[in-house]
Amino acid sequence: MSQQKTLALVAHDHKKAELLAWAGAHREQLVPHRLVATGTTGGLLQDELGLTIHRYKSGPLGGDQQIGALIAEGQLDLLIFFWDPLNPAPHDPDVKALLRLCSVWNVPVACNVSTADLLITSPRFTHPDYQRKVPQFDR
Ligand SMILES: O=C(CO)COP(=O)(O)O
Repeated sequence: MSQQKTLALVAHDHKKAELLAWAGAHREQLVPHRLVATGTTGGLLQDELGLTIHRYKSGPLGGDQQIGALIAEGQLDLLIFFWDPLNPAPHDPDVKALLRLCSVWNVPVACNVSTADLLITSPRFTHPDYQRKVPQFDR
């Protein structure tokens, strides 16, 4: 029996088409999970693919930080974040902070299609015996 996880999907503007294509190709694997997204990305995934998805604020308005808060609360299992390496974002500190929290809390994160493919198709991801190691901090 597989486990339902919480997945966040986020893409910068020049990467949205790539994320939509990826999500469309992996629709079956995504649908059983609880999906969340930043505002504009989530709207596109809803409208174009009919996915049920909880939309936070748009990235530049705090959406990355809201997803970061999910990570800090131990409520996110996977982040798919196609960030744009070729164009500066006004909220670059938020982008960096979100990626940093994935490292702090050992949350799997895919920043490109190849990695996203591997993560979403990994049998470990939903295997009932597999538990991601969650770091324990003394502070
Ligand atoms: O800017 C983003 C992530 O940093 C994404 O935000 P939107 O999905 O609202 O475009």
